[in-house]
Amino acid sequence: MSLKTHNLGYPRVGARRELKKALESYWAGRSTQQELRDTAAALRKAHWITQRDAGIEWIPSNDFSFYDQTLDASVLFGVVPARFAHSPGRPVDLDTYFTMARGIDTENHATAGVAALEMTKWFDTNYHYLVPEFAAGQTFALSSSKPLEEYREALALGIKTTPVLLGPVSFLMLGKAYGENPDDLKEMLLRDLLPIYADLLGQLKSAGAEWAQIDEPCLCLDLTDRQRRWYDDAYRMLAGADTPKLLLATYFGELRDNLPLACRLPIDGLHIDAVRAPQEVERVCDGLRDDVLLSVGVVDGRNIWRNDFARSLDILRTARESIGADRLIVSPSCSLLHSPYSLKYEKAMDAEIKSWLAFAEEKLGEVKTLARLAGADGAHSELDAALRENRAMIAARRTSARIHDGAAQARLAMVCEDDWRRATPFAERVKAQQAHLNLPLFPTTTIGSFPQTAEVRGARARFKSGELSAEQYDAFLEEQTRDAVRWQEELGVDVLVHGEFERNDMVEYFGERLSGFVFTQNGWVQSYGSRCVKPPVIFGDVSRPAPMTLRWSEFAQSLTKLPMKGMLTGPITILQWSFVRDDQPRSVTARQIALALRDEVRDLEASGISVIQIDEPALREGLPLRRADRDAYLDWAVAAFRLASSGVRDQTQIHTHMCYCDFNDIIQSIADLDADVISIETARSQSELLEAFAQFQYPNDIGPGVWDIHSPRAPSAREMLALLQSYAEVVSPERLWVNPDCGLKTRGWEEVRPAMRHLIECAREARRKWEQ
Ligand SMILES: CN1c2c(nc(N)[nH]c2=O)NC[C@@H]1CNc1ccc(C(=O)N[C@@H](CCC(=O)N[C@@H](CCC(=O)N[C@@H](CCC(=O)O)C(=O)O)C(=O)O)C(=O)O)cc1
Ligand SMILES: N[C@@H](CCS)C(=O)O
Ligand SMILES: [Zn+2]
Repeated sequence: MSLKTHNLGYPRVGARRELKKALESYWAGRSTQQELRDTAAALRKAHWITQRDAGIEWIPSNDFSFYDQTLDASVLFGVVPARFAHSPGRPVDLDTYFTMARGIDTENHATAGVAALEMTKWFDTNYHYLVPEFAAGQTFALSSSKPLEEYREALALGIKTTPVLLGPVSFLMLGKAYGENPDDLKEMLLRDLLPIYADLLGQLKSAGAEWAQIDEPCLCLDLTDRQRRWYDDAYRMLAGADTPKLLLATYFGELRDNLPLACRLPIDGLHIDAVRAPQEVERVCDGLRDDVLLSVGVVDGRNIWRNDFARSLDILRTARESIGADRLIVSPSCSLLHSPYSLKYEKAMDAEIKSWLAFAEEKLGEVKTLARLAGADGAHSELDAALRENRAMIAARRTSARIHDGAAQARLAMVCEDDWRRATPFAERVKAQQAHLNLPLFPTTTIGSFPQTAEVRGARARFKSGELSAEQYDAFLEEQTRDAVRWQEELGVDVLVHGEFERNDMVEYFGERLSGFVFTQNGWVQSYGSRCVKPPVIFGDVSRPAPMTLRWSEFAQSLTKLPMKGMLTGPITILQWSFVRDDQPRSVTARQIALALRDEVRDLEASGISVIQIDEPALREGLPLRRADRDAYLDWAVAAFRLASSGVRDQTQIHTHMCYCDFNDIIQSIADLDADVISIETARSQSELLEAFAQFQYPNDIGPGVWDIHSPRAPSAREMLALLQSYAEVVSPERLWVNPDCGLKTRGWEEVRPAMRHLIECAREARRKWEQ
């Protein structure tokens, strides 16, 4: 007998990124909405069939999204801010949906620009969601029939799915409510929202849905007593309504003090993340009512290593003994959205390493095999063989010579006290840097990348396919870099960048050049909207066989007398945006990466680069979800950055850059990095960051972005100046830099050129004002 099987969500961008291409083509006006919808339907069909053929019983629907599942929830319940000019109660059309996601550019439209919803990190992943905005007089109304349509679409294919909805409490908690006490408003809103959920669930039941999966990942966060009461109230109310059976899904962490709450909710099934919280399975089994099913997520949805069957079977057998096979379901730990599609597309990967990996499709197979293994009552030759093969693979990986690098380990053991800090404090270093760099007040710079145009990506694709020789590709990159340097000089930028034209991605590029990493050909994972990343895989000890960035920084510096910034990705960001090894603490891997970067920093310095930026946009994202775990993480994360950055002379100026997050709660750790300059995203959540600065006097130089590059709307010089002035009220003008809030790779030159002109104008105007 096999245990039951469940999947929480499947990647949706397409194994060949079909959705990305269809979206971008539709946005560019090159294809019709019907063509986009057809692509989406074909993907959903393929995904449902893959899951059915893998033997999954609880197959999700409504896990597809044209952009983001949280935006889908906002649209579903009619949470459309007034600026999108939508009539409440009417269905939200696809173009309004995309405007909420992307905003409207003033310059290209007769109408005024419209700011997109704020985008932020989805828990501790590299996926970004669009933040629901709840207004004071917020009303709710079902404004989309997507969950019903997708349920029926699958049914027409003969597949009975489990519709997935973001749960009401997590939906409210992940959103922004304005006012003195946002939780007061949220509490009121919950009461109004629940009948709409009940209505929708009733419609799904009428359409034939037996189960609905309700995602409540916020159950893995620190909750106040009041928020816990919201859970009790919400699920008591839904239990009284005519709904399908509810399978409540928690993931991304331990339940800890929310465990009794999760167990007492009046639901029909509970999913828990048994990868992040294996030790809680027994307690959950003990705490659940006798009629509640338990979906145990033993297959890691956040990493790519093949499952250790022996370990998972221990967990599943314990659960089986406790609650019985009838109530037990096997599943991945969370949605497979965060996994690449399939290993079958990896034609070039080292065979030994490939044999250690499982992507989404292979993970479905693991779920099924584990369900059969844990459900079996006696010997079964096919299952025994699967178990033996798995045991052999785990042992081979553990002992493989590929993983261990004695030199990298020895180097780490030799790190001494002085390696963790700069030789002199900032107040002294800054004088040496100013004497060397001679920068004006409000120095201008950019964050590193310039537009990765179709031409740039196309040239790289042709180089990879052999159509362009190494010499031709190199000459192409030189030309791009030369043009970018000349343009910055003409514009009047103070600290230049080379443009990062040679990089496919800020993490993958480094992964390709470090030992201990392997990269994929097609391991795409959605990051936001149509944008994807191919996270490298860290399988072993890390070291740097040769300089990684020197060639392009040296070349760019040779073209100008102005300072050229060396551009590196920091150890925590490389760690966080890669699939990491699970056989040693993340802190050790971070230190190994830091040492490789330290060598790169020193090489850059030795070759005459006197400003070096080490990007750490993922520092905040790596923060554990629970407050109790945060200090330990911040200690080793800050130490890794310092190890990478501190081996330089006083006059060498270290920059760092952060984006995509609220930084207020880690501002002390940001200061502890002791970077001479930080450029930071502020444009979308400006007032909160300013508040944090008002409370915490950030000691070193800071470049709070004056241009939100994620919005296609480029601000005028006057708007930028207004922002800069508001920063100057809380940060000393001598400490302020003027820059965009992130790299410009996702923008086009037609946007970058005018916006950068405005930015330079803004800095000049500010200098005139302050120097008077
Ligand atoms: C800054 N951010 C990053 C995050 N994570 C990263 N790993 N990297 C980041 O930069 N997280 C937070 C933020 C926001 N996230 C992103 C994520 C992704 C992008 C982005 O622009 N992605 C590109 C893909 C980038 C890439 O790897 N490009 C490759 C392959 C290009 C390609 O598609 N080639 C085509 C052929 C092209 C042609 O012929 O014209 C193909 O293979 O089919 C490369 O450049 O070589 C994306 O498009 O999704 C931005 C922010
Ligand atoms: N240097 C990178 C940072 C992005 S977070 C860039 O400019 O794209
Ligand atoms: Zn950035």
